[in-house]
Amino acid sequence: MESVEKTAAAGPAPVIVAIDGPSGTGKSSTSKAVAAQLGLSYLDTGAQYRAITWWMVAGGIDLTDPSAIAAAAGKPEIVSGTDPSAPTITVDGTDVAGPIRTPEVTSKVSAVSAVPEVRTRITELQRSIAAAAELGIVVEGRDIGTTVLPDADLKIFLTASPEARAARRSGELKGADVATTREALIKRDAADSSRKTSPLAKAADAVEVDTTELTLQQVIECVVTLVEEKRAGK
Ligand SMILES: Nc1ncnc2c1ncn2[C@@H]1O[C@H](COP(=O)(O)OP(=O)(O)OP(=O)(O)O)[C@@H](O)[C@H]1O
Ligand SMILES: Nc1ccn([C@H]2C[C@H](O)[C@@H](COP(=O)(O)O)O2)c(=O)n1
Repeated sequence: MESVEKTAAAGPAPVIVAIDGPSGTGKSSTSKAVAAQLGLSYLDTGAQYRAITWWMVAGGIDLTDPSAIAAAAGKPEIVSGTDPSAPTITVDGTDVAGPIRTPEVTSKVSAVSAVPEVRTRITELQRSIAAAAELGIVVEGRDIGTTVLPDADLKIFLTASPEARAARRSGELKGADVATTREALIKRDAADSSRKTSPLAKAADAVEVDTTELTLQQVIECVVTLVEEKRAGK
């Protein structure tokens, strides 16, 4: 009896939600909103790969040489803040939230994130952050459901047509040409999907949500419903 009361007082068990998919499908926007609505933590794993890439660019590491990337992979200290209303990312204490979004970092992050030593380091970090989230967490990326958190309670794989994704990104990048943006997205997805270690892939037990014709609000509602159903044991 005592243990039943303790369980009830402790509230629901933490829920782990993995959201994967190609670039521009709405992973970050959806994950942040779902986490905020449900009182969960939020982790942007792409920001971590961008942060280590930024550090290597700033340090002059030769990014055409996988052995140079591997040798440097363990050096920077990357810290992610997991409040969905104000996520943060620092490298060796420096706030890099802005610098990690430059076209230079975006064009180089696939090469850095393909190196196994980088993935091992960042995957360990991601697992420790997820394990520390008391109420649960929404973790978004490319290999969360397949590799990082294969036992996640709920796995979502977001998709959208390249045209829709390019239009969304061009809107964000104020005046960027849609065709050029589309080609850049397709190129990055191809690199992320074809790497040997932990490529971008849909987990066999993931729910696929095609967001092409959905508003962001509709996608958020869809994912919140899926989490609530999972929690209710449906
Ligand atoms: N369903 C939607 N309808 C319209 N716009 C959307 C939708 N989902 C996201 N967006 C917009 O598309 C842009 C890209 O979304 P977001 O950054 O969440 O994608 P992402 O999958 O995390 O991309 P990346 O993997 O490149 O970081 C943002 O401007 C966002 O507001
Ligand atoms: N789990 C992850 C998350 C991201 N990456 C790599 C591949 C992406 O092109 C890059 C940037 O991600 P974004 O900020 O666009 O979501 O990071 C990965 O390999 N694995």
